[in-house]
Order: sequence, then structure tokens, then C-alpha cells
Amino acid sequence: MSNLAVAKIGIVTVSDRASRGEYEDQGGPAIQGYLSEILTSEWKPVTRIIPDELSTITETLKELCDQKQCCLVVTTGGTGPAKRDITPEATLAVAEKEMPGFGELMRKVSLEKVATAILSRQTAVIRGGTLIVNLPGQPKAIQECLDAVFPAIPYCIDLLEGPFLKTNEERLVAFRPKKK
Ligand SMILES: Nc1ncnc2c1ncn2[C@@H]1O[C@H](COP(=O)(O)OP(=O)(O)OP(=O)(O)O)[C@@H](O)[C@H]1O
Ligand SMILES: Nc1nc2c(c(=O)[nH]1)N[C@H]1C(S)=C(S)[C@@H](COP(=O)(O)O)O[C@H]1N2
Repeated sequence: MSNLAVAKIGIVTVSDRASRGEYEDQGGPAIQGYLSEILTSEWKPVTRIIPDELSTITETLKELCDQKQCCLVVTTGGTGPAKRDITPEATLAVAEKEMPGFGELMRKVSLEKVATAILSRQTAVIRGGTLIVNLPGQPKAIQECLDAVFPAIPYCIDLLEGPFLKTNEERLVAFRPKKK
């Protein structure tokens, strides 16, 4: 992946009911809207709406990382303790490296908003040149979580030798250490 390439970003809604059309997916559009507001460099979304099935989630993540060459994949849903919530396990199953700080920070800021944030097992991992980040299913959790961790994402993608992501600094300042 060249750092001059247009950034492809995977947006994966994991929801039995949204994937069956029983309710309209609000999570994927909320992530896309957030990224459009934050990013000033060129990027392209690659969206998927899938059920809470381990093999479907792992295959989708592999496709977005290995074939589509997304530099970032953001998932929403399936991070809780319910029987069918399996997104973190699927994410770890395709991981080469775990990035536990993302889940820790998202739970910390979320706990300041809702006591039930403790129920999310959301995590983040690296697969090849891709960072995968899990978000909870509640659409309002998307901004709460991404505001906390997004400042670290452009530099993480630099370290993976991916595209250079620029942010709208009035909205969010990306952390990049000063070059010596
Ligand atoms: N993509 C979505 N769009 C709109 N609302 C959602 C979405 N995903 C989740 N929600 C809301 O957040 C709640 C918690 O999400 P969770 O991922 O635990 O879903 P769930 O209750 O297990 O059911 P499902 O997998 O069918 O969405 C849902 O019950 C729903 O009200
Ligand atoms: N920021 C934030 N985090 C949150 C929530 C929320 O509303 N906002 N919902 C919590 C709830 S109610 C649950 S059950 C867990 C897991 O949600 P999921 O299974 O939809 O991923 O995320 C938690 N984390």
C-alpha cells in the first residue's frame, strides 16, 4: 500500500436485524458521516452489512484487509456479552497483533457517559497493513468512541506504511510525533 494511494476505509455493520432489513442500519452511515467530517484527505468507503456469524465476520474482515487493501476497518455491533455477540472474537481470529489500548481508552471515555460501557468487549488489531477497530452497536457510541481514539489512528497507519490521513484540525487534531 503506497502512502500516496487513496485511503480505503472499511465500514462493517455487524447486526442480525440490520442485515435482514428488519431495521435500517444507522451505524454504517454514522461512521461514514463521522469520517467525512474528520478527514480532509481523499478516502473511499467500502461498506458491508453482515449478521453476527463468526465465519461471515472473519471472511469479511479478511476481504477488506487482504483484497480491498483498506488501511482502516471500523466495525460496529456485536461487542457485548449476548449469546450472538462475537465481533471481538472474529477480530482477534484474523489478528496479527492486538492493540489493547484502543479498547481500554474507548471503554474509559464511554464509562463517563454510560455505566453499561463495561459490557463492551471492543478491541483493535493489526492485520497486514490494516488497523481494525471495533465499536459498540449503539449508533450514539460511534462518535463517543471515535473522538477518543481517532487522534492516534493517522500515525498508527503511518507506522503501517499506509496512506497519509489528514484531519480537519478544527474538529480533531491527529497526534504525530515531531520529526527529529
Ligand atoms: N446498525 C444499527 N443501526 C441502528 N441501530 C442499531 C444498530 N446496531 C445496533 N443498534 C441498536 O443498538 C442495540 C444494541 O446493539 P447490538 O449490537 O447489541 O444488537 P443486538 O441487540 O444484539 O441485535 P442485532 O444484532 O439484531 O442488531 C440494538 O438493539 C439496536 O437498538
Ligand atoms: N460509548 C458507548 N459505549 C457503549 C454504549 C453506548 O451507548 N455508548 N452501549 C453499551 C452497551 S448497552 C452494550 S451492551 C455494549 C455492547 O454493545 P454491542 O453488543 O452493541 O456492541 O456496549 C456498551 N458501550
